[in-house]
Amino acid sequence: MRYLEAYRLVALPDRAYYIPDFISEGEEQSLIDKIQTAPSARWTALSRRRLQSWPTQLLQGSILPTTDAIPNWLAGSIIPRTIDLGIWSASPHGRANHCLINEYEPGQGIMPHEDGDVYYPMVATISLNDGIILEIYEKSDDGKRTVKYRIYQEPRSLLVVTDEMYTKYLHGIQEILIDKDLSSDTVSNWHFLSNETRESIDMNGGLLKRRAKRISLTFRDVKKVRDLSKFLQTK
Ligand SMILES: O=C(O)CCC(=O)C(=O)O
Ligand SMILES: [Fe+2]
Repeated sequence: MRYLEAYRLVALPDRAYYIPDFISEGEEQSLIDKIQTAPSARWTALSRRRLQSWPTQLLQGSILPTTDAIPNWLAGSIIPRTIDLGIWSASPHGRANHCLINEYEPGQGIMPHEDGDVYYPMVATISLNDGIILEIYEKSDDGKRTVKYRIYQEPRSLLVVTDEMYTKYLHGIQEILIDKDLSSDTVSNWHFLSNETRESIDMNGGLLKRRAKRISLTFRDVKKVRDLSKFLQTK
């Protein structure tokens, strides 16, 4: 945990961590190639993004119906490194057993939501190909959504969200092409961003254009696992 503490986002409620360059450019490219060449049946198309679920989709939205591991091409080098960070030490299976891959074209996003208690309250997100602003909202009874914090997820970074940041807040990605008003005051992980990213945002007056598709790998530990391979065709 000592290594992880150096990357804590102290401006945020407990707890979130942001590690830039968690994977190499070579790893990033090989993941992108594998994801893009997956059989089309692997993709679930939603109106504003598409996704893949590994090792398979959850049954009734809550049960992982297989004890198969996430395949090696996807998790082989990443999961051991997240275990080394200590983030799964108290989770039911001691590691992530599920990975959701989201793909967003420029201008696509995801509505404010919470990931919920199907999972141990920990999500580890790797970003590929382009960066994106993740927005954090306070839950409110009147349904009003005010952005409380913003995190810029650069390609190849790892974002870890747990505890109250996981349970008490909503997160989402706006369906816009340009993010505005980005600065050290408004971006919670500003000081971890590369010089290049910060300079280009500053030079553009706090604006950031989405240029390319952004892919996220979200690793989680699903609490309920059943081996239903005898009954279900899960592959
Ligand atoms: O793409 C992301 O970084 C967020 C995805 C997300 O919130 C989810 O899959 O639940
Ligand atoms: Fe989410």
